[in-house]
Amino acid sequence: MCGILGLLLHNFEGEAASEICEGLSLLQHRGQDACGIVTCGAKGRFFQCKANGMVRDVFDAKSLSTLSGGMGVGHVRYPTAGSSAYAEAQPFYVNSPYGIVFAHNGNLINTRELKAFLDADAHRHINTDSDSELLLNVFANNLQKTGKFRINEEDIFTAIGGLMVQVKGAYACVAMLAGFGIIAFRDPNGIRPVGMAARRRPITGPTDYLFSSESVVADASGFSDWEDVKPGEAIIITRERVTRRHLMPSATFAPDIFEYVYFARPDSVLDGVSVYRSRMAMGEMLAENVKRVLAAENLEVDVVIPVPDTSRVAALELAQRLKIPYREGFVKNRYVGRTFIMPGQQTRSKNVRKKLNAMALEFVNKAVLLVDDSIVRGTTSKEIIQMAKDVGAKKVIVASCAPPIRHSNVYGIDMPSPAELVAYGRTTPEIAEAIGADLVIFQTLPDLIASVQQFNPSLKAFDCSVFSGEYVTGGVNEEYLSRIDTMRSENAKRKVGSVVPDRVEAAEMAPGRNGPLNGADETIGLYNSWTAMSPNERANRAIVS
Ligand SMILES: O=P(O)(O)OC[C@H]1O[C@H](OP(=O)(O)OP(=O)(O)O)[C@H](O)[C@@H]1O
Ligand SMILES: NC(=O)CC[C@H](N)C(=O)O
Ligand SMILES: [Mg+2]
Repeated sequence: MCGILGLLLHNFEGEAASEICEGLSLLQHRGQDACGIVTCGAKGRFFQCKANGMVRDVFDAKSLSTLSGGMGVGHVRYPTAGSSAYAEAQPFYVNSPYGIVFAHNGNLINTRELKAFLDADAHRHINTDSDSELLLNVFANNLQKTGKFRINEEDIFTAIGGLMVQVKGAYACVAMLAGFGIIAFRDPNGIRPVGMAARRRPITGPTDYLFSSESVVADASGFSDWEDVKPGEAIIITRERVTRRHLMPSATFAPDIFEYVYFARPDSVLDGVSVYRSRMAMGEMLAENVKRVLAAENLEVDVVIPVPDTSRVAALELAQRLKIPYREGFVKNRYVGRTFIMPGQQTRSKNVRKKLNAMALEFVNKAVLLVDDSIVRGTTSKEIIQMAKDVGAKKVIVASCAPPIRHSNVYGIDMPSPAELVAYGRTTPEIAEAIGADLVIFQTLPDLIASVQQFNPSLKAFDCSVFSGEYVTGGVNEEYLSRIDTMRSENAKRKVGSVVPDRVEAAEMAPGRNGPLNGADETIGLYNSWTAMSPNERANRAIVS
């Protein structure tokens, strides 16, 4: 999952970069590997700063001051294609036609065909393994076809409409055309989120516009009138006007339900559903299931303990429903980020221990019910169950707000290989055994869907592929799944900095590390010179201009 952001200030000479940076820090939970900002100055020049690392490590006052202009695009990255190499950090830039900057959240499934098309037909050079670079080049190629000296909104809609026919998969995108404006569009199934908001100062005065993956950015920056970009819709914002068009209105709208389970911030509202409320509902629904299973097993629990952070909202609701005390038995180190989206199994496991500490007094001689939002690889559950037992828990039962995850994700979550998933090929008792729990209780899929859908009944479908194995875009078959599985594990072997390498140690992936690792076969970003600059200088350099 990545976070995308676009900002257009009414003042051409304004400083968009610092606001984009603040916005990206609010989207940090969507991607911790790399981040970047590109702004456009008054003369139509782009200024760029991007690097591996978290927002707080990549940007400082000095680097932001080099990013001139009242319009810009930002990105936080969690890689799902290619590698976590610096060269694949976004936003991406192509100079032709018109000067385009591009940020993408999602994952494409017909990259092989797109690559062949871009090579053989469009004659466009692709420099990385990133699917987002392909997407940008399809867009650029379609714009090029207009053959115009200056383009208008109609041309852009035509280009995006063509892209929506060519490209398969999940994509929520924000783009910027030099000296023209910012653009957002969303795939026809609306799998990944993106919305828009406006800010008038004073109320009737000139307007600033924002595109963002999540509404929390709008709330925190004084924007209002949040509106989701509709599936298959494109919105173009220039200083003169806002223009929008449904380019593919007929596909099934199926936002990814995992956004509500885990990815999005609780204080965001996605497609009309408060993430917070949906998590409360997940807790309520799960409580009923827990009650049934405990009665059937003739078991009692003394205390409900959430697995911080994401499960807290649901766990509290569940505890209240069951009238069992809720206790914060695990204390979270606020300086350790999300472990699931860290690269490399070793790094993830180590960081669960660094992130969570069990307070013995809440566990000693108790039958504890640990509540988590999801069990994916089982990394977190294995570690925390052991921790609970180490500090004296008598019995450890685990309840998950999501059903067992047994299928690959191909739409922007890094779960390429079912073999990595702890529920794959296992029954519920076998999962309990694998993670060391006395019992595991899962939410059912209908209950999970109801937890979200009740707040917006117009949402008739969701992407639930990781639970059901049904892929809403079509085009995902056994051959494809085994191909991405092999490709990703080959990548892991071939490249340091790739998405799933066990050998990428925490130290190597330290925040702010933005150079290639020793001996690594890593593509170097085109617009950067590694050797002459220190990491800080690199991050501080306005690169494209
Ligand atoms: O079974 P796993 O592969 O471990 O994945 C699932 C766990 O990972 C996530 O936590 P994470 O630490 O990423 O973030 P959080 O602090 O938002 O809960 C999620 O909330 C689960 O706790
Ligand atoms: N998680 C995402 O949205 C990733 C975007 C894109 N597929 C990349 O790997 O950079
Ligand atoms: Mg968690």
